Amino acid sequence: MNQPKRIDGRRIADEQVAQIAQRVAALTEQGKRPPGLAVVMVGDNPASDVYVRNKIRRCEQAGILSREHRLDERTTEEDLLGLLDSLNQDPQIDGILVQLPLPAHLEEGRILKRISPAKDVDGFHPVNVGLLGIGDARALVPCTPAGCVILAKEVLGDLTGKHVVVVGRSNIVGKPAAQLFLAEDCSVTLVHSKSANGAELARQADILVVAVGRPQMVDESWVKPGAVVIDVGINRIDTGEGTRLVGDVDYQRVAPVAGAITPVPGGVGPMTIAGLLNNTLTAYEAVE
Ligand SMILES: NC(=O)C1=CN([C@@H]2O[C@H](COP(=O)(O)OP(=O)(O)OC[C@H]3O[C@@H](n4cnc5c(N)ncnc54)[C@H](OP(=O)(O)O)[C@@H]3O)[C@@H](O)[C@H]2O)C=CC1
Ligand SMILES: Nc1nc(=O)c2c([nH]1)NC[C@@H]1CN(c3ccc(C(=O)N[C@@H](CCC(=O)O)C(=O)O)cc3)C=[N+]21
Repeated sequence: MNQPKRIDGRRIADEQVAQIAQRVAALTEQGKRPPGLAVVMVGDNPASDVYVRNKIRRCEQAGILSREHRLDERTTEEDLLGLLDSLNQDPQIDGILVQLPLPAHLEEGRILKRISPAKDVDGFHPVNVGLLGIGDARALVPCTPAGCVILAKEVLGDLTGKHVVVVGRSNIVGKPAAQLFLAEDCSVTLVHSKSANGAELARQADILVVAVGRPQMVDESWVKPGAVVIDVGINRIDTGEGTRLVGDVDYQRVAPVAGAITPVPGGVGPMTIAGLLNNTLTAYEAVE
């Protein structure tokens, strides 16, 4: 196989956004309204700022209307739920995303449930989680795990029979990643903080997906030679002279062993945003 080691998520995301832009242009040329995405942020979160900035830029590139709702840190649950009700009713808005994590006084479960499943472009509503679990094609699928599958396919093509080890079992990355790889006919192992032998399990992976939120935790002792390594982590670390983004994988140590590996930045992150635009267009197409 003559594949470059570094999987270029930014290039693949660029291609996807260009395709979405063409589809949106075809709609607006027919005089139809553009798809619309609303992002709701409560309080200031520097880590989320980058994401929201990139999302707005990408929406512009794709011709998708984007609206930002920045609410005060002390916003009440009642006010936030009221905003979601009005966005659920808004005919210009096809996708709603509530930026996580939320301040502690807001109950995440109650808030995510209030988003209409048809506009839930994160795929976090229990209805979409359930549809994904039973393999129903109508599910809006979480963007980051969907990006992981696309990147793995970019390297390996068909994934049938591959052993995937997912490190991390969060509702937003690990668990839906496991479901999506299962739907690709992979065998899936989940590793988490209570696993007795995480590195040993990980070394059995053909595809290793890492989403733990611990900077550079995974080193070469977790990786079978030739494995495809997908690093979901986005961690800002202090280098002494400023800060820098690193993944949950130690790229320098793992790259020589891996068959292919995603960088941070420029790997999974851009794919998440492309997935979000894709879900917004899918939600639009279901109503228009
Ligand atoms: N690229 C992108 O677009 C996105 C990136 N991210 C990034 O991905 C990372 C993970 O995010 P998220 O899933 O939300 O994180 P969470 O904190 O919600 O979950 C972390 C998971 O890692 C597990 N874990 C923690 N320590 C270990 C360990 N030593 N060994 C094995 N498993 C461990 C936890 O296990 P347990 O359940 O037992 O506690 C938990 O399941 C973060 O860096 C985040 O910034 C997140 C979303 C999108
Ligand atoms: N409801 C909700 N849905 C999310 O999907 C969600 C969320 N909340 N909260 C925060 C996390 C994190 N996340 C990122 C997405 C893209 C980049 C991204 O674009 N990264 C680029 C640029 C990074 C940079 O330059 O700083 C890259 O990795 O190359 C980063 C992080 C989505 N999340």
